[in-house]
Amino acid sequence: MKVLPAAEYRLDRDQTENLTEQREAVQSILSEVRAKGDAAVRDLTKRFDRAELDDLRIPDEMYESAYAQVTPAFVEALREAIVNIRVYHEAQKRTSWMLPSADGSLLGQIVRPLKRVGVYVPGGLAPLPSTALMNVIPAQVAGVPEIVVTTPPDAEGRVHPGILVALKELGITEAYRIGGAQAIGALAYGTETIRPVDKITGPGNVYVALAKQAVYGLVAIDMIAGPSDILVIADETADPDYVAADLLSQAEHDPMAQSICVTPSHDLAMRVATALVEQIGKLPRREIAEAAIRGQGAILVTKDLDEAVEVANRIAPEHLELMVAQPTEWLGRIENAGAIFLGPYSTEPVGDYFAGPNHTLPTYGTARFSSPLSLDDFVKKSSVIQYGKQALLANGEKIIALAETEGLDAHANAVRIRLQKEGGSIQ
Ligand SMILES: NC(=O)c1ccc[n+]([C@@H]2O[C@H](COP(=O)([O-])OP(=O)(O)OC[C@H]3O[C@@H](n4cnc5c(N)ncnc54)[C@H](O)[C@@H]3O)[C@@H](O)[C@H]2O)c1
Ligand SMILES: N[C@H](CO)Cc1c[nH]c[nH+]1
Ligand SMILES: [Zn+2]
Repeated sequence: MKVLPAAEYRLDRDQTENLTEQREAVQSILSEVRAKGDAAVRDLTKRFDRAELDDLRIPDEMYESAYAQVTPAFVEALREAIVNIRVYHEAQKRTSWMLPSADGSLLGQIVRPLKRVGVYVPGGLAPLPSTALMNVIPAQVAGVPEIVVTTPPDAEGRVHPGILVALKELGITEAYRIGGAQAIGALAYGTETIRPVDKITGPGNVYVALAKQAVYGLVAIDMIAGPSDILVIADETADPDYVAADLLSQAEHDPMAQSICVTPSHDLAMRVATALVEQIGKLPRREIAEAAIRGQGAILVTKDLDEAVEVANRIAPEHLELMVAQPTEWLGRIENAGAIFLGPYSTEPVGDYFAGPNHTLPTYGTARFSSPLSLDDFVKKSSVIQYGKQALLANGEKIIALAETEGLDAHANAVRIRLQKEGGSIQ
């Protein structure tokens, strides 16, 4: 892993990545799904997942056999994680509100759940039951009445048992074994089997991401979550084995994942580099992690912790770990990060799986302006305005002045006609 002074580091993630080929492939997949519905989804699933499906819906017997294929420890941990994630998201609940005024007007906001949401659970590089939890639970807490899940099948049409158990534990009753851009098309346009949704959430590979981007407008989407990334700020008190392990936890996700350590201690930098070499060799997903570390990994040496924080804010990581002597003292200085992990025991996977906060986070530096997936993604708001006669008579002329300046006479007239009819008769 390269060790270099922070001043020499250039953020070299290609923001203008040329995806013309994939974009064209996605457009053609979406057009097929739109035109031919289920038949197209079946053909595309055969082409990309090598699965021949009669029924797009996950058959009931598949759930029944799934429990026998996972460990009791998995089921127990999953149930506890579900509780933790639910409790955390309950705290994000918003309520409708009304603001009465002395002049009798009433202003407010009504918060309502979305009606039908589609959740994409990735299944290509790694099946991710935890991602099902992180998307379904906030939708449930928000009160979304219809939650439909899609996830890709293997060549035999099977879905990973961990995902099936997660769906069963979450009480999901509508789930389809389809993935990629064809799943996004089916959710957005609808097919004979799948009714269209209002919003699609969940991460996925480049085909999924581009398809979500393409259908945005017809339906809402959560975000375009790219490959995972992590940045660890460490001082001389940090354990290099812990830092290396945490950098690798995200590197194993994707060859395009980004793992960066920033430290004012040159000695720690060298020890992290050594620990990383030791640990990476033992990983089953070594090839993916090595590609990520070679491509995007770096250990940056700064003059002090202040500069380390500056670098972190510039990179705006998805996950930021503060492995320093006094992590809470630095917390207020972190401006851009999807999730912040404090101290040596808050290792990133605590957040990925169990603690409660959502693991669907802004990647690729978008933490500068985006937030983690939350209850807000599953509700919509309507403003409420009730003006009585008194309020309109008191403010009508001001509204007319504003409308006339915009040259919108019909707007002005809608107010004026009431002032003329009602003027002087305030009760
Ligand atoms: N940021 C986050 O919160 C977060 C969380 C979990 C996962 N992720 C990311 O999600 C991604 C998951 O990707 P994945 O590939 O493992 O699973 P995936 O389910 O997104 O993609 C698999 C599907 O892609 C389609 N596909 C594959 N090759 C294709 C081709 N050549 N043309 C058209 N379609 C094709 C297939 O239909 C297949 O079903 C990873 O990059 C991972 O890092 C991000
Ligand atoms: N770290 C990923 C989000 O960037 C989420 C995840 C799922 N499973 C393990 N990790
Ligand atoms: Zn992860």
